[in-house]
Amino acid sequence: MASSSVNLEDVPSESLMSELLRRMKCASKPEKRLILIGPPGSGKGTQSPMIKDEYCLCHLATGDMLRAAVAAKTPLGIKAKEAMDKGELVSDDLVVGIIDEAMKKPSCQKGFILDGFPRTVVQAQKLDEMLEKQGAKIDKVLDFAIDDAILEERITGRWIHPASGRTYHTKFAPPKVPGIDDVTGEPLIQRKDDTAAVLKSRLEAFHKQTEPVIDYYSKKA
Ligand SMILES: Nc1ncnc2c1ncn2[C@@H]1O[C@H](COP(=O)(O)OP(=O)(O)O)[C@@H](O)[C@H]1O
Repeated sequence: MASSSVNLEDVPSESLMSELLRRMKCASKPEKRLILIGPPGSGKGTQSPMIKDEYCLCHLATGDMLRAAVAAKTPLGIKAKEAMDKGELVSDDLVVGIIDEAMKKPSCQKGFILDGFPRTVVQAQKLDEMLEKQGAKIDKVLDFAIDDAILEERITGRWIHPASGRTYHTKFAPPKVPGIDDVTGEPLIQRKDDTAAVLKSRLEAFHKQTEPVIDYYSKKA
């Protein structure tokens, strides 16, 4: 296996040191399980990396996982692609399966940030069942409330560096060189569903299917 054959002498001292410092910082952090809910373009993906680093959590974004599956043409990706292209939700069973699997990763030991999940009340109920089995519970649900009118400009100007998840915007946060990631120099992409037309369906799905999830958690609190 690749991971067991790594020779520590080949790892630069700076990387070793920063990993050690991270582990020491993280050892004293309490467990935390967070859910971010908000429409497309509300800032969930921008805030997640900062919260993740501060609290030593893993960032589980179902949209990112599904896009990776579509790109790799896995059976899951093939099933999910049509709904995603139309801005509709993928079936509950598919996404519950990927979250169940992802939560077992060692990087989720201190807890997780769920970004884009649960997106239906059924998904929220299934999540509760999964957590109950582990004797765990959700600590906080953050509601990224924002007016629909602001979102179109944010979404249609968005550019993404797929490997890191870094996002840019042609007007609000342009990269140093258009179409190029500031850090790696790699090309940026635009998401296929980041068009005004598909955004309309995504917002419709949000209001109809995801807003009830906010009520679900308000009633539980
Ligand atoms: N929890 C989920 N349930 C169903 N479909 C999902 C879920 N998460 C992501 N998807 C699918 O992936 C697409 C992109 O999701 P995401 O990257 O979270 O987008 P957004 O920017 O709209 O919040 C959605 O439009 C939907 O088709």
